[in-house]
Order: sequence, then C-alpha cells, then structure tokens
Amino acid sequence: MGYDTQPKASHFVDGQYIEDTSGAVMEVVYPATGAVIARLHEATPAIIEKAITSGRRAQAEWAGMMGVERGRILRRAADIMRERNYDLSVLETHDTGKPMSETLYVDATSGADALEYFGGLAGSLTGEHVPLGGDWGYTVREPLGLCVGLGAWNYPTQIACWKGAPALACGNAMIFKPSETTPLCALKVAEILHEAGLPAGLYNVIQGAGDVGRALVGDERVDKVSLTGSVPTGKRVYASAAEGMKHVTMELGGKSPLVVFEDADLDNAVGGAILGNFYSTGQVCSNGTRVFVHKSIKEAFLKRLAERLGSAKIGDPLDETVNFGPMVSSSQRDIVLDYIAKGKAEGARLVCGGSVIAGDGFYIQPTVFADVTDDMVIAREEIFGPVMAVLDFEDEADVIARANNTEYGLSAGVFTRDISRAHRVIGQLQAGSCFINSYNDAPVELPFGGSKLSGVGRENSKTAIEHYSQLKSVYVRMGDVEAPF
Ligand SMILES: NC(=O)c1ccc[n+]([C@@H]2O[C@H](COP(=O)([O-])OP(=O)(O)OC[C@H]3O[C@@H](n4cnc5c(N)ncnc54)[C@H](O)[C@@H]3O)[C@@H](O)[C@H]2O)c1
Ligand SMILES: O=CCc1c[nH]c2ccc(O)cc12
Repeated sequence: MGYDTQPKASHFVDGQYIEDTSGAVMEVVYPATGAVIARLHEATPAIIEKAITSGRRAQAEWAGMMGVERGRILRRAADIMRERNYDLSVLETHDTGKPMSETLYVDATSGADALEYFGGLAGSLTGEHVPLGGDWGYTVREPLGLCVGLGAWNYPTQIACWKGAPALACGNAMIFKPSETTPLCALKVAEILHEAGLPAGLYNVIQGAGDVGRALVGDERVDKVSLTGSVPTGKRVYASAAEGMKHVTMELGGKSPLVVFEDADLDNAVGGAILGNFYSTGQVCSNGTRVFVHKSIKEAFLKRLAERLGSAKIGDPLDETVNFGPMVSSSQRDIVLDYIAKGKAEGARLVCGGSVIAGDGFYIQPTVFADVTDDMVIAREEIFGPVMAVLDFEDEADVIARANNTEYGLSAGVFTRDISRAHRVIGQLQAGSCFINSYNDAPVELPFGGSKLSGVGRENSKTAIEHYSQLKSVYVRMGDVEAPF
C-alpha cells in the first residue's frame, strides 16, 4: 500500500491525528532530491496543553494495569512494525535520506526489537522483600509519570521506540517530539501503538523545534526528559530539567576513538572503520571518527580502505543496491563541508573524497584524511558526517592517553588479535559503549549510552528500566512502636 509522505495531520494526540494550522509551517525536505515532500505545523500552546493533559490523565489508569497487559500491547505493536517494515523503511528513507539497504534492516526492526524486549520485561518489574530482623520491608517499582522524549534526526523511528518502549513498559505516558528535520516516522510509531491497543493519550507525538521542546521540558507536570541530541542542547535541556528536579536521560554526541593495532585482521579493521564512519553517511552518534592506526600498518590500512571505498554505491537511496546516501539536510552538508575545508587548511592529507557531489540532493563524497594530529579541529570536534580522521600511533599506553584526551565519552573500539590486549585497552578507554573487533553494534539487550559530556543514563537493556521508574521503600513494623516520650 505504502505511506503518503504527507501525514493526515501534524500531531498525534490522545489517540488521534490533530492539527492547528496557526502553528508555524514546517517543510519536510527529501534529502536525495531537495523536494518538499510534506508540510506540517509546529505545535501551538493549545496542542502542547492537550498533549500534557491527555498524557497525565491516561497515565494514571495505565500504571494500574497489570504489567503483562501492558507488555502484550507493546509486543503486538512490535509485530505490526515488522509486518509493515517495507513501508516504514520507505518512509524512513524519505525522512532521513538513508538508503533502503540500511532502513530495511535497521530502523523499524530495531524499533520493533525495543517494543518486543520491553514488552517482555513489563510483567516482571517487581521490587524486593527485605528482611529486617523481626520487621521487614519491601520495595515497589513505580513509574515516573509523564515522560518527554526529544529526538535527533538520524534515527527517527528507532529513537521514538528506544524511548517509548521502556517508558510505556514501566507504566509511564510519553510525549515524543521528533526532530523538526525528520518529523514523519514517529507519527507512524504512534499510529501502530494505538492500533495494537494502546489507550489514547499514552504516546503523543507533537511537532516543532527547540521552542516546543523547551516548553515541554519546562512544564512542571513533566516528570522525566530523555533527549537524543547534541552536547550543547543536552546542557540546556539538563539545566532546565534540573530546575524541576526532573529525571533525565541524555544521549549526546561523541568523537570516539577506534584503535587498530598492528596484529589486527586488516580487512575486519577496515570494515569496522567503514561501518564506524560511513554508515548512515556518517550520521551516527557513536561513530569511531578518530581512527588510530599503528604506524607499521598505516599505509596498508589506507590502501585497503581506499580500495573498499571505491566500491561504495552512491546514489538514489530508494535503489536497494545503493549503500551510501545524502546528508540529511543542506545545512548539515554545509557544516561538514566546512570541516573538510578546515582539515585541508590544517594540513591533513586527503586520501579520498573531500568534495560535494554535484546535482540534486545533499550528497558529499566519503572522505578520509590521514596524518591527522590530535590538535586539529577535525580530530577534536564532532563532525556528524562522512569524514574519517586517521591518526598514527606506536605505543599502547600513549594511544590510550590520546584516545581519552577528549571531553566526549560515547564509544570506543579496538581491533587486535591479542585478546588480553583487547580487554586491557578497552578497560582503560573512557567510554560507555565499546567494541572489540567490531564497531557500532547496538542490540537492544546491551545498555547504550555515554560517559563524560556524551551523556547521562542508558537506553536499552534491563538497565533502561531504572531510568523510567523509581523505587518506593516500605518499612513494616511487626511489633509495638517504642517512642521516647
Ligand atoms: N547518543 C546518542 O544516542 C545519539 C544518537 C543520535 C544522535 N545523537 C547526537 O545528536 C546530534 C545530532 O542531532 P540533532 O542535530 O537533531 O541534535 P540537536 O541537539 O540539535 O536536537 C535534538 C532535539 O532537541 C530539540 N531541541 C533543541 N533545542 C532544545 C531546547 N532548548 N529544549 C528542548 N529541546 C530542544 C530539537 O528540536 C531536537 O528534537 C549529534 O550531536 C549526535 O551525536 C546522539
Ligand atoms: O545514532 C544513533 C544510535 C546508534 C548508535 N550506534 C548505532 C548503530 C546502528 C544503529 O542503527 C543505531 C546506532
């Protein structure tokens, strides 16, 4: 059947699509052509109010349901998402420009994994019994209340589910505000959840940019904020949430190191570096964009990398044989081109790429710089595009110190055949999500998130439950109360 890129209305609130045309117009642009594919309106104060009041009303009843009942609805939604995978993938490709060769296998499927996983956990969210001599205590795991999710533009379906699934499993309601750049996919997540039986008001999607996000975060009726976005936005949102002592999850940016030792399997290391720099046209938060390669294998690494990049198929992301698509927007493309210019000006050696691809759409060549030094801007700042910086090293202790010399701490990777070294090095790298002889795997079973400026809290895995619930402790006295007077 296929989805129209123009949704029925801009927002999905209290179980239905709603519109308020007095909100500012948001144009949705297909990154592969630059064509406007939908026109939406930003949420007005009236829409925000409706999202908050319906969310709070619905949450009270939802929290009173049995966990297995909540879980059944989430697992049904997972099944529907898998059945609609093709249509959802086409929509994700229109929203982001990511090629179908990725979206068919990663986005709705990863969202469905989260719904299935947290749906399965929902019936087992218990507290514990605590013996206290003659007395005893117990804990109850309770929902937080009304959660707000704020999304980045690189994984709109996945982010909507990674936040919504644990929130709902724990008995919360969620208002999700997608990135203003990619507003389409989260509406489908809301539709599917309600089709699966989710009561109205529990998963509301409203549109808008920073102002709408700010209004949600600042509202005293909101109990938790989960942001996926950049570090500067994270600082602002965290500070505002702190005013109301709200719970937070911050999934922010990075400049992650990938260390390739001299004994690494060369093709696997090159493959890891490709996944960690060019998948989703480099627009992945955990990317290993500082690739430290042992000096003795540097030229062999670069030669193999250039050969493999030569076979990248760049083009129409709807063609399933294409594996490298456009940047999400012209403004993001310009930011990346600026960094490429800085890399050239700072004297890094351009191994391949480095230019815009002429024609419609926001395409840039996959770009590799070698002989990059730690002080260069392209080795320090998050670029969030297809630009790999290759740096040399010779000594293990030295490369660990250099890898850690960053304010970020999202991810880190090591390629080596020496298993002791692999664990020793990973043990010393300051990052939340690490990889040995692999890069950028993000299964729902493993916690995902960063340390240092890259974030607070974790998404996915059983750990996420702790970030969407709180414990109530109850002391039970079995005898008389002994008061001093
Ligand atoms: N750690 C992760 O899991 C992860 C995943 C994907 C992307 N990211 C990061 O996201 C960034 C790219 O995404 P982006 O450009 O959409 O990020 P962004 O920080 O510009 O925006 C993120 C979201 O926050 C909203 N927002 C902006 N200002 C706000 C404010 N003051 N109050 C409330 N909401 C506000 C935006 O509208 C958007 O929905 C990169 O830095 C990337 O590393 C992190
Ligand atoms: O950027 C978003 C989250 C993420 C981090 N690593 C990966 C790998 C594959 C994905 O589909 C998403 C992510």
